[in-house]
Amino acid sequence: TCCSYRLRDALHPLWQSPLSIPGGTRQSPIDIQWRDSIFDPYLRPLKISYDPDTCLHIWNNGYSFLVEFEDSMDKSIIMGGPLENQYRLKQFHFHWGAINEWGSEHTIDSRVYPAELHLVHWNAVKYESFEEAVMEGNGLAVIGVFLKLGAYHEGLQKLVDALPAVKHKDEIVEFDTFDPSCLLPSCPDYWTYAGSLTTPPLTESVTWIIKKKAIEVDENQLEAFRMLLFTSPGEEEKRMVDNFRPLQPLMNRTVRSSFQ
Ligand SMILES: NS(=O)(=O)c1ccc(C(=O)NCc2c(F)c(F)c(F)c(F)c2F)cc1
Ligand SMILES: [Zn+2]
Repeated sequence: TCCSYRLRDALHPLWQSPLSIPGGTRQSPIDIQWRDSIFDPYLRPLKISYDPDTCLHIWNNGYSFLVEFEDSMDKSIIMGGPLENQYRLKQFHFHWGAINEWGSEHTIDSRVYPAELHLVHWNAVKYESFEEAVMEGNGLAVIGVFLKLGAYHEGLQKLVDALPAVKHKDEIVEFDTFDPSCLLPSCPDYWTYAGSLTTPPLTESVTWIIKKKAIEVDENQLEAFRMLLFTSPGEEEKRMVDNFRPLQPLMNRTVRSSFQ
């Protein structure tokens, strides 16, 4: 029931979120029940074109580590799929667990993955800035990609090698060219639903696009995420792990699939 989720949400150690979330009818993450998702033949293929030269820096913001992109022009964009407009890439980041048994935010038929990548885009056709778009129902589009334990991931390694430089909260390091499309699975299949940011302010502004296929990364690469810290230099060290929000109720929402 709604009060239990609010209580569960408010009690979760990581998110000092307010007891009641404004609106609270389209919160994320959710468990995606494959059999309840509806194939929508009108969903178009997702068109993704990222310019590696728009990559700016990688930084530890005390919740996750994020790679930020130059978003003053339409250089790294996505369109199509469930989207009415073109959205600009702002940043990508990850959520992961202390061990491989958990870590993702979304789940598929209750299956949890060790980590989840979020590529965050904003509707630059309708809004002037990311800050403005964050407050609007159609303001953001986030692509979610599950990470599973398996083969070494060549493309991810460049990120992993930069992590020691951003071990502590607020550390930042310049990151030259990086093309995040190397982190996407080749399979075009996805689910999509209307949701929210999974960290405060939890605004209900996200069109979620969750890729059906996971990418494989190896144990050493996952362990590299876990050596990051939530804490600033000089503070008592707290390992950056379990930075995922608990599952939220589906309420009156349908999850659509781009595949049969
Ligand atoms: N896990 S996720 O759902 O993909 C997610 C994506 C982006 C953000 C974010 O940008 N937060 C900082 C942030 C805000 F939360 C704002 F409300 C705002 F206006 C910002 F400019 C801003 F950077 C938080 C969660
Ligand atoms: Zn996220």
